[in-house]
Amino acid sequence: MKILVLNAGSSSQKSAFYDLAERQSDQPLQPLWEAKIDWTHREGMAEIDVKTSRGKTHREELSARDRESAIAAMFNTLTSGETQVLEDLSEIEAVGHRVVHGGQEYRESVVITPEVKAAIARLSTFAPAHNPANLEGIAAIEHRLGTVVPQVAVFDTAFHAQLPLPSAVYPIPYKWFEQGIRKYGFHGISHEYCANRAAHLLNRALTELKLITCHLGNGCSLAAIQNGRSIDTTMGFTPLDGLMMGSRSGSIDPGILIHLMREEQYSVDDLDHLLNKNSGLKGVSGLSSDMRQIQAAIANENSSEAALAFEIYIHRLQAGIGAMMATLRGIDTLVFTAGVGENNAEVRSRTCEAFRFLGLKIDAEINENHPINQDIATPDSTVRVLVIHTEEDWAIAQETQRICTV
Ligand SMILES: Nc1ncnc2c1ncn2[C@@H]1O[C@H](COP(=O)(O)OP(=O)(O)O)[C@@H](O)[C@H]1O
Ligand SMILES: CC(=O)OP(=O)(O)O
Ligand SMILES: [Mg+2]
Repeated sequence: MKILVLNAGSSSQKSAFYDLAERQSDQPLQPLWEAKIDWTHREGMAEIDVKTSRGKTHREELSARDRESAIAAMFNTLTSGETQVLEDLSEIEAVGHRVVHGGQEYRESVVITPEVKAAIARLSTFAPAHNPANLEGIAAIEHRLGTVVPQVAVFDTAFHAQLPLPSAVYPIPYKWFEQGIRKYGFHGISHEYCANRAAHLLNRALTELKLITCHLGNGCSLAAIQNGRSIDTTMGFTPLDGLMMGSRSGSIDPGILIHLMREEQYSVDDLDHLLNKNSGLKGVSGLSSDMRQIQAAIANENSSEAALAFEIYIHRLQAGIGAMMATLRGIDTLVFTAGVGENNAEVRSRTCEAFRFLGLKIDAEINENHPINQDIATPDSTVRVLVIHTEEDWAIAQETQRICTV
């Protein structure tokens, strides 16, 4: 089955094209074509980066702020130029979308219908940086391929749908929970993929592992996984809760919001913007939401603001992992994944330092040099520590095929 995957983020649009008929082993299939549109690169511009499994690449910059025209340009690279892998877009048999918020209604992947689109739109208020982008991606496909090609929504909330009540219910009036104000959790596609991959790499049954997965990208979250299920996670009602992130605050005392609204006349939109876009690494450092830039500012400019931002990030990550260990009553395996988790040896080693007292030890050389899809713990470590390349797109492609063939 030929499947296109769209993974829309707040500031980027990743896409991948797979021919699932080509799969020959139990390893994740590599996409024949993959593309990323990045809007953060230069003000008012979209940068499109394309690569194929045959080593062809293409880069172009467009003065396109809107997703629709950038997606159109990206699609052109599927059917023309050096990166062409299809004669015509009509060869695509199904499209899978990562949809960030599925709310209470959607606990499993579904074929997208007008009703599903209406629900994604309704839930946009809970994930304003993500759900509208998903809808634009769905519309762009309909525009080109019509409604004959099935589109499937794979929800980032689904993996956490069975959180035990003490984790899912906030200590606020209970009727709010009945109105849907509860912990949903996000990055579920990645947490679930990494849990399965960890079991595979360790040659253990997933059901016998107590896992903590650390998804550290622009958005960051932890999941505590037992019996293959998420039993706790750090993101909540929205993707703003929990760990410190690139530009999101993570958990802060809600009293701060009350104070700012009452004493400083902050509006709802001011707070939304400040907490989602201007907090986290960016807010503390005053420099950037990108961990590479934070570390460059520490190394090259001796920036004390960047150094503090880094220390808060580590402190909160260590504390979050400690909390997940308590929920799990232990830990067998710690997993690092996503942009920072996969690429940043210092974040991994600093995080692990806190758990030396448990006998968790990592091998400095493997951590620095060969971490991807490896166990970076020393042989005598009491906890396995894996770095896993998350393959959200591959997971979405498999799920899309499953839904389209049932
Ligand atoms: N090759 C790399 N080396 C170091 N850090 C990286 C690398 N690639 C990405 N990152 C870091 O990962 C973060 C972005 O993660 P990513 O998973 O790509 O985010 P998202 O999918 O949420 O957009 C940034 O802070 C960036 O600094
Ligand atoms: C849910 C979420 O935070 O996603 P991302 O990390 O892609 O922004
Ligand atoms: Mg991501």
